[in-house]
Amino acid sequence: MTIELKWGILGAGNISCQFVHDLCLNNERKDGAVRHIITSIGTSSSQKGSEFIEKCDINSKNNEGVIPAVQSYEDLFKNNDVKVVYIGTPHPMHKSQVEHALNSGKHVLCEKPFTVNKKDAEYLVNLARSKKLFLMEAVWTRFFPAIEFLKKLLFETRKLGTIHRLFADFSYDAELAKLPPTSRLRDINLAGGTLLDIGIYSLTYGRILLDNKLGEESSKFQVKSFLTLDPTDKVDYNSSVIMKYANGSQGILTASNYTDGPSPFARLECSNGYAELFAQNPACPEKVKVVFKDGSEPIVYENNTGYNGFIYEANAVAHDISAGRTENAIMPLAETLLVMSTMDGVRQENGFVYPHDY
Ligand SMILES: NC(=O)C1=CN([C@@H]2O[C@H](COP(=O)(O)OP(=O)(O)OC[C@H]3O[C@@H](n4cnc5c(N)ncnc54)[C@H](OP(=O)(O)O)[C@@H]3O)[C@@H](O)[C@H]2O)C=CC1
Ligand SMILES: O=C1OC[C@@H](O)[C@H](O)[C@H]1O
Repeated sequence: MTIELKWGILGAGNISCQFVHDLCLNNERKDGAVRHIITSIGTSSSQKGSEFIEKCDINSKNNEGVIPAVQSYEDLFKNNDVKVVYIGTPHPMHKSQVEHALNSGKHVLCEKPFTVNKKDAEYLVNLARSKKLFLMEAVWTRFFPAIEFLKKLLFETRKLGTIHRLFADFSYDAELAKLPPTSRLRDINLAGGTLLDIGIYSLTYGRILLDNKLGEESSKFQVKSFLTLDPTDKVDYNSSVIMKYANGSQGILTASNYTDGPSPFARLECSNGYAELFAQNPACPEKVKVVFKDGSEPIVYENNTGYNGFIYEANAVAHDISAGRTENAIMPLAETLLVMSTMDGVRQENGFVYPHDY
């Protein structure tokens, strides 16, 4: 049976374009059981919306015969042809936009970080639950086939034995001096800095590779951390977090916008060997290499599909909504709250407050 899902895309920017690429490619290839139809682009400027449709190559052939409407945010929320809203705007906008979407009766997939702090995340989780609408933070990394492969090896076949330690780094030289102070990476009013933007992925690896449980069920862990706050921008451009689980395993989870990161970007050390993760962008794990201490043949898992990688979470959302589920089992809301509260804790440990926290 084919599942059809009608999307409204909020914010005609960078990540929205990468997201819609995968929806359109999926339709063009007639891959799998889901057809994603983009019915509306919500944007601050109709010119931007039209340029978005052209630049991101949304056309009637790859969008099930539909050319999306270009609308104001307000009109997108009122549009009966929108069933789920994808929110691809800077972090501090997420709270009011998710709220507005839910109050308009829409399901929501919201980009990471879900909100700036746990307090705001809790508010939205309670709202979605009270309205019985689907809500998920778009932590696409968790849905990649490479992660499914690795988790099976770690937690089902247990071929790597006991997990001892994880190094995971998401760093890239953002050439900050060349960016305007109003850039979302730099501006404290746009919740700039590394922890919320890319450190969240390093923390995500600490959550998915060191623990097989989620949210309220998760294994207990403690955190110690350092953030380096930039003297001019007053946001964090180096973030180092150590996560120690009750069983003794540790995650050394780092992020930086001052410098490029290593390859492999992650190394997981276990009693029977180790796994290394490779990617251009550590948010989308493309390749995993598993090496065993006993000399048996290493396993290399690679998945080159032509998708950016957003299709995995988008399909998961479509299956959930069509089945009437209001949360996703891989990225449930309790896990979002756990990660948000971990990031709150790191910021508190380092005296780093955003204006949105008050
Ligand atoms: N999953 C992933 O790999 C990635 C996720 N992200 C997340 O997506 C979100 C958006 O990032 P990105 O696409 O890079 O951002 P952009 O800077 O490209 O902005 C996206 C859109 O948000 C709106 N917007 C931008 N700046 C402002 C502002 N100052 N005030 C109000 N609205 C604004 C604009 O929408 P309009 O069209 O209405 O003008 C813009 O097109 C972030 O939360 C980020 O964390 C980002 C990159 C990768
Ligand atoms: O989510 C992200 O992943 C890729 C980064 O370049 C970007 O800044 C961030 O938002």
